[in-house]
Amino acid sequence: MVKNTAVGHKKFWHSFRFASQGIVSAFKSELNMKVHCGLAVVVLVAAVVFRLPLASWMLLLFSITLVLTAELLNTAIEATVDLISPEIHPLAKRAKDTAAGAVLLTAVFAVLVGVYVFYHPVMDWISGLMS
Ligand SMILES: Nc1ncnc2c1ncn2[C@@H]1O[C@H](COP(=O)(O)OP(=O)(O)OP(=O)(O)O)[C@@H](O)[C@H]1O
Repeated sequence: MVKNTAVGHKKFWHSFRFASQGIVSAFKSELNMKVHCGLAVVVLVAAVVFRLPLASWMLLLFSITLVLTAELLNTAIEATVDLISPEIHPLAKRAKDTAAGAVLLTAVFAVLVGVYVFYHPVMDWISGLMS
């Protein structure tokens, strides 16, 4: 394990590398992170296939970023709680459950955005198949 002792622009690039390592480590260790990333790829491919307008792309990218950010913060909180309180404690439970609740909220928002941006294109595609 290395601490960021660099200065100036080197410090910036070291911070960038550590942050990237955090994202990769969360992806490798958290099943939920893999599921969210997989769903994000599916949704973005569907956005290409249905030729969604720019505004819909922005909404999708915003909700994907929101969910992944919440998942990263949830992972950070879980790791911190496990470090500080490996034993069972009501506050440890509250911290983990609250962080998980934040992920759930962002996921519900992402589903609503998905329904909003895909509803008409999918309905048009289905009615095109029927006619
Ligand atoms: N130290 C603890 N004290 C009390 N309750 C805990 C503690 N650790 C975990 N829990 C309870 O168990 C649940 C699951 O915790 P865990 O650490 O396994 O995370 P998780 O839900 O498996 O998260 P993920 O699947 O994202 O890794 C928590 O939401 C909490 O309710």
